[in-house]
Amino acid sequence: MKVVGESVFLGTSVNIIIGSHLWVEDQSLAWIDGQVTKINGDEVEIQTTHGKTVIASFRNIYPKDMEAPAGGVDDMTKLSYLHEPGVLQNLATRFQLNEIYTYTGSILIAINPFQRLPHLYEAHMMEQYKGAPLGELSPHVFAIADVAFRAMINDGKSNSILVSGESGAGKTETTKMLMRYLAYLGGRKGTEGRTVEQQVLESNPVLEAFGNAKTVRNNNSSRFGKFVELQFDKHGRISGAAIRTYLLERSRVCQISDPERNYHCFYLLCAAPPEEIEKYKLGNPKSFHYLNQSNCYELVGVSDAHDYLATRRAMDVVGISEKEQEAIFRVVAAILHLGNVEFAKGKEIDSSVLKDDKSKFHLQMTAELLMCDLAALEDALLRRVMVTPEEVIKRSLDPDGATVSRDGLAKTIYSRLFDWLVDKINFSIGQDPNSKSLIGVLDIYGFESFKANRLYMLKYFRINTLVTRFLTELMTWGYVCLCSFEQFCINFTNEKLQQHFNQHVFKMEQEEYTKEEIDWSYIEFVDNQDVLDLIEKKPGGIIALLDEACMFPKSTHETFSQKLYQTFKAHKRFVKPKLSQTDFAIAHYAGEVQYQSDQFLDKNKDYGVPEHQDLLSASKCSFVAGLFPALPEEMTKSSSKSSKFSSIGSRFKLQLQQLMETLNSTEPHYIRCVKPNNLLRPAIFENVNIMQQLRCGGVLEAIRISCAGYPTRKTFFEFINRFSLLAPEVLEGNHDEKDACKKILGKMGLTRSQNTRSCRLCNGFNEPTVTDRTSLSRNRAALS
Ligand SMILES: Nc1ncnc2c1ncn2[C@@H]1O[C@H](COP(=O)(O)OP(=O)(O)OP(=O)(O)O)[C@@H](O)[C@H]1O
Repeated sequence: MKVVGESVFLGTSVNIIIGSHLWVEDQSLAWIDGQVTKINGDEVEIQTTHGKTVIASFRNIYPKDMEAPAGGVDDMTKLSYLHEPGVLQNLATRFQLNEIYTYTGSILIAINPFQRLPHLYEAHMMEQYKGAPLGELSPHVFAIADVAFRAMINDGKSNSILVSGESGAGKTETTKMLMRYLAYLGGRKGTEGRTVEQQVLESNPVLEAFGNAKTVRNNNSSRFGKFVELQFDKHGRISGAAIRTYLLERSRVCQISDPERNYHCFYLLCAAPPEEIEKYKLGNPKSFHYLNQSNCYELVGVSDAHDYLATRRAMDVVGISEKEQEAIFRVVAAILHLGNVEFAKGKEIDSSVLKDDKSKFHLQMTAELLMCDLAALEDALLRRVMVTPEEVIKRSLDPDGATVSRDGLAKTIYSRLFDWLVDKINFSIGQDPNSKSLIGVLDIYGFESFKANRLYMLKYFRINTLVTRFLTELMTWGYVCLCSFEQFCINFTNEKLQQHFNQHVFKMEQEEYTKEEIDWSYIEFVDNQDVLDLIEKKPGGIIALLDEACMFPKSTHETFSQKLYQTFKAHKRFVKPKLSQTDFAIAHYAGEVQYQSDQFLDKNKDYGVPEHQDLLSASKCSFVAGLFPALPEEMTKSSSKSSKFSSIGSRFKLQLQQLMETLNSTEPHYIRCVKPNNLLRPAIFENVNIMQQLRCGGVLEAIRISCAGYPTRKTFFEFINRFSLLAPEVLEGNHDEKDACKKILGKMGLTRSQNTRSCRLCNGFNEPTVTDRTSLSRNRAALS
């Protein structure tokens, strides 16, 4: 056959002839395969298997491996061609066979099946994976947990498992499986009473009731990040545990949009037994403002009444007393009543009063349930204390101001309640001060680029509900992007984790090369330190500038944005969008994200309103008063009676820093969860969507790093099997596989110094050219 063109792939020239099977980029399917029908200069004509004729340049095509196993390969590094279409095709093939787990080296990719696959998680599966070396059995979450556990036992070093992915990708479910397996390995059989592992597992339903909600992307979405630390004693038994949570979405308490729900606990309580409903004067969720902003009240296949009782039982297990449980749900009821308090204009300018008798009733219920003084509660909502250098004055709030005050109080009470639950669970489970090693499991929100909220659009664009519904739909599908402060923090987290991931993957590659005595000095990797500096550098990063803006009373989001534009005009990761005077964009590792700055200042301020603090710390209910402990003396003195500013951004940055320190002291393992479709249904594999997630989850980046070295890994035996036909004579009388491989390469004139090229995934990288190489893993020697 005559060679008429060549495609550069992974630094290797791949000969293209009429009839070659290739992958070519496609807008709707990401990649489609086809056969070359014509070659014209730099371009090829391809007849795709979907019946289309496509013209593509040599640079945009990839060879298709026609000898790939029909069922795919369980580790991407076993692919003959490690490239985007190959990766996608392999995942799709396996997904069709319900093989939802696949390795990329030691990283586990988990595709959400959106259907129960009980056979994967039964007890006998746990038994099988116990002690089995990674790669011996099919890829599985149990295998990753087992590796972490063995590494901890054998090396005495702490390990961590980082589970990431977008909302609905299956992080929480994966985390639960990991915990179950670790509890199986490190649990104590036949112990009386509540064991640590039982308490850790039962903390899930409690945290889910208060920290999870139905969103457009997931019916049971965790609205906080979580790091669970399992401590082990010297016998490898779980001896303590700690749960750390990150950035609960506070705004959801007061603001929800159709078809989402507020936190589950509100609906659970509305479905409680009648005597409790009567006690708290509750009723249909439709009668509460904090719930009726959306038309969604029930979840298909979920009974709130059943879950209420299950949550109470789980609370028993984690050590929350009956009395505490009563107080917790009383506070939840109080928040619902508080949300129904409405305000009307008062007689004086810019003042307000309770709107009607209904509002008076709900205010009274709130005061009763929180066991605080009714008049003081009303005062705290309608007036604000102002401190000037000369005097302390009480200023009335207009109805809008009073509503903001009401919502602020509701959010503060709820987030304090959530923190209390986490602390209580930690206290009940107990820490083991003598533990030398731990396994941490991180379940944290993935990179976000297209989340927004309908109310926001209604408020700012004053558009009708139908248009809003349409825009929401577009956002759900990722076509419209309106990101705010929360997404900024989430993406900052992901940048941090991405850096950790890159460094780890790179380090592992280097270690393997060193072990196999391969020169790796030519491999570099792109670091995202510049984005991190842009966000967190002190002074001068975005968070620092935001804090600065928050502390100047005259700052607005416009002045903040102008400051950003000036400071970062030459920064290559910062973009000023053409069509906006206040938005800004950041070129994240996973793509560019545009942020709307208008709520940044407000959301960054963590107002501790002294009136609210005073009111609730004086509550006759010790539980409520305990949620609002008196501030240290010097804080009250220094701020007198003014609102104390503290920055959410800076606090979050500190929390992240601590998390990274913990992670850096452990041996990490990675699980990347992937959501196969936005319909949340089984058996649908959306190529473009999945490609985007692989990019955001750093899977392509890991492959890129791997491509910078030796991406394709074959044993000597496999290599000989595949290529000995090029030089069959080298096998005659030669029983040394390694030597035979060298000779085959020698005969073909392939040495590593020749032919350095760059590949598409590894833009800008110089590639060593060795088409195939021996497996670096599982102690097989390399062809070097
Ligand atoms: N391994 C699995 N087997 C069966 N169903 C699964 C599996 N993983 C996830 N699911 C389904 O997908 C849903 C969403 O998963 P999960 O809540 O774990 O997502 P998540 O990534 O934690 O999302 P969020 O970030 O919104 O909390 C689950 O409620 C469950 O129905």
